[in-house]
Amino acid sequence: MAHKKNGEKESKKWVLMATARSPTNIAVIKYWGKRDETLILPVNGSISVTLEPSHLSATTTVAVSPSFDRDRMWLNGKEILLSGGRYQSCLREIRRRAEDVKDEERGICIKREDWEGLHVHIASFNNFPTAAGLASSAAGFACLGNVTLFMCSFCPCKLMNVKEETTELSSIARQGSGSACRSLYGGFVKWAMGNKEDGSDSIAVQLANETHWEDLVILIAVVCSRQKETSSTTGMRESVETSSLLQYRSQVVVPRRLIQMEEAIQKRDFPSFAKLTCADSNQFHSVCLDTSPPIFYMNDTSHRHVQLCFLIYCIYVHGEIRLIIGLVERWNQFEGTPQVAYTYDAGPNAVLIAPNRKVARLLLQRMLFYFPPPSEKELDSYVLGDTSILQEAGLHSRKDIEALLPQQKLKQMLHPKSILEISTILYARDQAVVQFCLVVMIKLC
Ligand SMILES: Nc1ncnc2c1ncn2[C@@H]1O[C@H](COP(=O)(O)OP(=O)(O)OP(=O)(O)O)[C@@H](O)[C@H]1O
Ligand SMILES: C[C@@](O)(CCOP(=O)(O)OP(=O)(O)O)CC(=O)O
Repeated sequence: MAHKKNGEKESKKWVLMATARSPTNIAVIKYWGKRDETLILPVNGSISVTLEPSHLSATTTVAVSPSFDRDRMWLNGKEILLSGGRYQSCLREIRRRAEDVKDEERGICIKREDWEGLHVHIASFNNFPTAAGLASSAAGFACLGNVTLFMCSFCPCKLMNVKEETTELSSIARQGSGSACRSLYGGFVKWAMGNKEDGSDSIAVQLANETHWEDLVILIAVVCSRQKETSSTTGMRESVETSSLLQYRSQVVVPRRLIQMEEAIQKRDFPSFAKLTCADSNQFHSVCLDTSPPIFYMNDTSHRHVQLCFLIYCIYVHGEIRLIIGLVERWNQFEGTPQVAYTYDAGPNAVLIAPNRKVARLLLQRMLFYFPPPSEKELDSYVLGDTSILQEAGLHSRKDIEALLPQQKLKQMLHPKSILEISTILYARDQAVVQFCLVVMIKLC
């Protein structure tokens, strides 16, 4: 055990702590389905973009002390059970790799073999909605999704002085939550599905670092921050069991898309990147619909709000999801080449990617025109994150938004087929019932 100069009683008093912050990531080629539930091995590879941690990240502190009698964890201030297999796998893997730790100043010396008998207390906070389909569990189980269990493994690693390469760490994180393994790197990351039964080749690798495609701007429309009804883990299990589309997707479609996406990223080819991103998000949600019973992640919000009796709100939220996709699709179609990409994880929140600040300004103007802040909300609590684009777009107050006119080009896009949809949006705008926040992030982590 740890040895302190003042004897056994004193030695019970020490506490060692370490804190780490981890970003979330958003998949542009989605991971959906496991071939091994325990080791968390996917049925296909995936590619993601790691987000700037100041806006979407999990911060985890781990403490270890001989006075702790069991492992405990608090998530966003609330104690949660650590008995789940994933948390246990992570802690076991980390303890297995732990090494001697010496803190001479405080007289602490922990031998390798001592770690088995020591307990940890873990406290983690997400600076964004938990389990709402935003983090790919990556930042929190990622963080979002879970991406978050990765935190549990990362922190203790630091604390236990684990001398592992990042690839090893990514394998530990993966066993917490699949998407979490991609959050160990910035920039663009690929999680290779691997073929080995023990999962040793199912690891994340960085495709391009955070400076490779700096012009990209990511804007997240938070339609709903409530916890979704079907977790990603349950949802993908049901898809594997029942969806034949998933089999086709994982065996035929994704392998091809991974190659095309890697190429698009290397060449900074935004049109190809956008086409692949939108198509893959749409196919992922089609797989969810092809699951029995079907999973409606994009509609989840409406079900919850009906239960909570926010009926009007839910109707418009329900509408928005399709409207955001419609808005982007029409814009892209009108320009003849993709201007903006959209992607949705297992939830209704839209992740929109613009190729540069100029397009991002236009996108923000359009979004705010169609979905202005509700009357009781000020602009600075409606648009969060790096708001410099807001300033560049000349949007300083509610008045500036009210003065926005639909851009000329958008007017021209109003051919008869889309009139109905646009007038629904305008109706929503007039009613001011649409409430959601925009998070603008301009730098990839
Ligand atoms: N900071 C965190 N530390 C540890 N575990 C976390 C953390 N944040 C979230 N989790 C775990 O992840 C679960 C949420 O995962 P889930 O996959 O359902 O949602 P998500 O990650 O927000 O969405 P998605 O994976 O679709 O992006 C939580 O219930 C919790 O168990
Ligand atoms: C839709 C997704 O966000 C699914 C993420 O799933 P999780 O990583 O949360 O699942 P588990 O491995 O069961 O924890 C797509 C993605 O991030 O690739």
